[in-house]
Amino acid sequence: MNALPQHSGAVAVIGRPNVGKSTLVNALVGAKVSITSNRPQTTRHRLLGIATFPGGQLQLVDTPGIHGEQGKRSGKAMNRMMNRAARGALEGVDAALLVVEAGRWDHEDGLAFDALRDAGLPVVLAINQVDKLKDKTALLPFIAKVTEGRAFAAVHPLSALKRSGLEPLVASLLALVPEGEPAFGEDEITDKSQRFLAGELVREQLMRQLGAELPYATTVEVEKFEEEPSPQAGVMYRIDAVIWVEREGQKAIVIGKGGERLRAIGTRAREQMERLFGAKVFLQTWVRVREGWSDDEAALRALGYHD
Ligand SMILES: Nc1nc2c(ncn2[C@@H]2O[C@H](COP(=O)(O)OP(=O)(O)OP(=O)(O)O)[C@@H](O)[C@H]2O)c(=O)[nH]1
Repeated sequence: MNALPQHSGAVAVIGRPNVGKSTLVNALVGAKVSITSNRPQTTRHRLLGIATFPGGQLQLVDTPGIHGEQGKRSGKAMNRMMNRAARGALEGVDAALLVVEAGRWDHEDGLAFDALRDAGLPVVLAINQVDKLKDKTALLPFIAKVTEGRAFAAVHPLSALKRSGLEPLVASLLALVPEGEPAFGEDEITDKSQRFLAGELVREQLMRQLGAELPYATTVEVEKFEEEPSPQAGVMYRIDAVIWVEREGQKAIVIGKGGERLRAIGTRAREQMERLFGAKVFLQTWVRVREGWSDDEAALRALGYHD
């Protein structure tokens, strides 16, 4: 018998690009449901990370980072869709988790707080990346500064990467969501299919292994996702993934000399899939050109993007 009263509810995870939202969602879920990289705007889709604790369940809505639409990459249809997906995440949630980087509070963070408060949501502040702070005494004045005139339901300094400071955060969030039985089973970790996650894990390697601007010109489509019984491993997956780029020159870069880069991307993505699915994976990858896909709403929808 479970003695603790159960709480269950949805929490929108909001913040600037690259502050560590996806890393935090993965740390709370205890598995890699959302891809991460050191490049801003890695997350392109809204995704639910389901985290179950003795006191209840949090359905964490990981969002693309909210960002201005004037920047170099930002006027495009994909960026507009990403911003809409982030804002749409506020519908139907019980609370918001605003993630910021320790020691850094920009105008955009203030705007995000205002939007959340105006939406009538209790806002918990996660001050992430405290492991990077050289001078820990800087934390208290930082907290004093950002909380002045802003009513946060709770403030938690933490490190998503090192998984430290997470327990008090979980307690605060559970207290803000309604009492009730978990909406999802204990072993469920996301609302996305394995097929979707497979594509994302290939895209994660593109974000991590390609230089500068190129990752933003690529996307991944899973053409085949088949499960078969395997005598050794229980089940095994056969996955065909197409990497879409915008120009022939980009195709050559993704493939690399003698196919080296594409092989490295495929190997690492396959290892990540095997870990997440707990099964053997056969992954095949191709690179194809589709001009202008990232600024074409119809092409984006065909490739699985939506807001
Ligand atoms: N040192 C340190 N790095 C972190 C921490 N949390 C996240 N990072 C790193 O910050 C980078 C961005 O993390 P993500 O989780 O992809 O950030 P995000 O906010 O989801 O980014 P977008 O997809 O742009 O919205 C990655 O390289 C992470 O490893 C942390 O607590 N400490």
